[in-house]
Amino acid sequence: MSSDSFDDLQTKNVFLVPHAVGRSKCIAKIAFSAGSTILSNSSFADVLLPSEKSHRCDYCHHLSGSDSLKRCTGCASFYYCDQICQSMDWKSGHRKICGLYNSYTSASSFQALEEHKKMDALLLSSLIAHATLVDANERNSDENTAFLTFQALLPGPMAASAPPICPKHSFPAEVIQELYSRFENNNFSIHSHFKTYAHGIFPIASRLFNHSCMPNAAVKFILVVHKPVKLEVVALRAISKGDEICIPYIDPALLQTRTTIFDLTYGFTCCCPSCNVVRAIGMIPGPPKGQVEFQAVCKRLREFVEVMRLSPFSTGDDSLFPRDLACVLHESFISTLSEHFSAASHDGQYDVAMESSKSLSALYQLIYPPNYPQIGLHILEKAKTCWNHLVRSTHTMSIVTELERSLVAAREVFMVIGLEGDPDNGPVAEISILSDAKKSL
Ligand SMILES: C[S@@+](CC[C@H](N)C(=O)[O-])C[C@H]1O[C@@H](n2cnc3c(N)ncnc32)[C@H](O)[C@@H]1O
Repeated sequence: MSSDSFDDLQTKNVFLVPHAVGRSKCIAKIAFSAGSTILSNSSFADVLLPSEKSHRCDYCHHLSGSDSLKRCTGCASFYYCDQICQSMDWKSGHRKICGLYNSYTSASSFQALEEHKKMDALLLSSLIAHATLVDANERNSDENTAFLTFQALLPGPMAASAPPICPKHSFPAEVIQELYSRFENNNFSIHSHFKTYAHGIFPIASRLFNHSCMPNAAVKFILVVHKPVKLEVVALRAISKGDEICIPYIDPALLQTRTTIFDLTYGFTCCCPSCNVVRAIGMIPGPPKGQVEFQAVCKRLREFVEVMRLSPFSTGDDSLFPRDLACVLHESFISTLSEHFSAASHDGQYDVAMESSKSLSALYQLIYPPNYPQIGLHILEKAKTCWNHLVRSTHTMSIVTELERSLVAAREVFMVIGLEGDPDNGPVAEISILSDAKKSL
């Protein structure tokens, strides 16, 4: 079986066809409604960020107090929910790492690496440990297909040399280098409630999905005790049979820096409608320095978005984007608006916070696809601002109405994305808590 064959990667949902420059692209075989799961793929290898170590199980990523996790008695550096997770991790690769881990991580060759390279080194170690244990005789096993698929992924544009790795193995140095050359443009940041906590390898998802800055799908992660973390690709909106399915590799709001990231990290030029508009606009001016001028631009932005039928960034028609609004695409415009909103919300300046929130929502509507998580996260922040104002100072019907509206709108976005990440404390849980609390008003 060749892992590079399109047929092997066909599922009942999708198939691959050639892409002009990116080898292949993923096409919907059936129609998907918003919120449906297109692909579900278990992690082949993953590694927790150093800040998460001892807080999460190294096998299933369950978040737990360090007191309740059990340390591996061999290396004392890996933590597990219980014996089930420990035994699963042992079989899937830890036994190749355990005895060598502490001398490996304390060696000067590892210590001298930059932080991101340390993560790469640990992930590469985990990949090799797991691959070593994949039974080569089981040619048709899912694990073997996953490993062969990873080996056959497109290499990234930079040829950085592979970092030192932990497990003893029989792979030739060229193979290790080949595997490492797939890291930058294929690996995933694993997140819970949209905050990265680990890095991982999900070969089938990597092989299938290209990037778009106006994606029709997005990636989320499912955590189940005693199971490896699962990546799911979810439709953000209705997708018709025959449509290309794309996910965002990076936050589409990086309107200025994304071209360089695609070029250096992924080795392609993005030709999505959003990038075509940004290219047509050319030089993006900085936002006005004066408060009055900044507010005037915000007002213009809100007026434009209110009457806009479809975002020019989703149609690619740059003639519909007023050039006097070009400065809203400057990355410092979003950060300034977010800071205005957070500061006003924190200081209890309700009206000011709501003004900034309206402008931020308008900007998100312009640059993000519908149901993009950042849209929901902001609406939830707005709901919290309403709630804080109601309990701390003024209680008016208009604020209660705004709170209700925001909770409904935030819930709509997160219903599409569905449950993800840690079972507790996420946006969905926060929406429920606020909805319940609202009843006591
Ligand atoms: C995760 S892989 C995606 C699968 C890839 N198309 C393949 O055939 O293996 C990432 C690589 O795909 C290519 N790619 C992804 N999105 C692209 C796009 N929008 N345009 C051109 N190439 C793209 C780039 O070479 C990138 O480094």
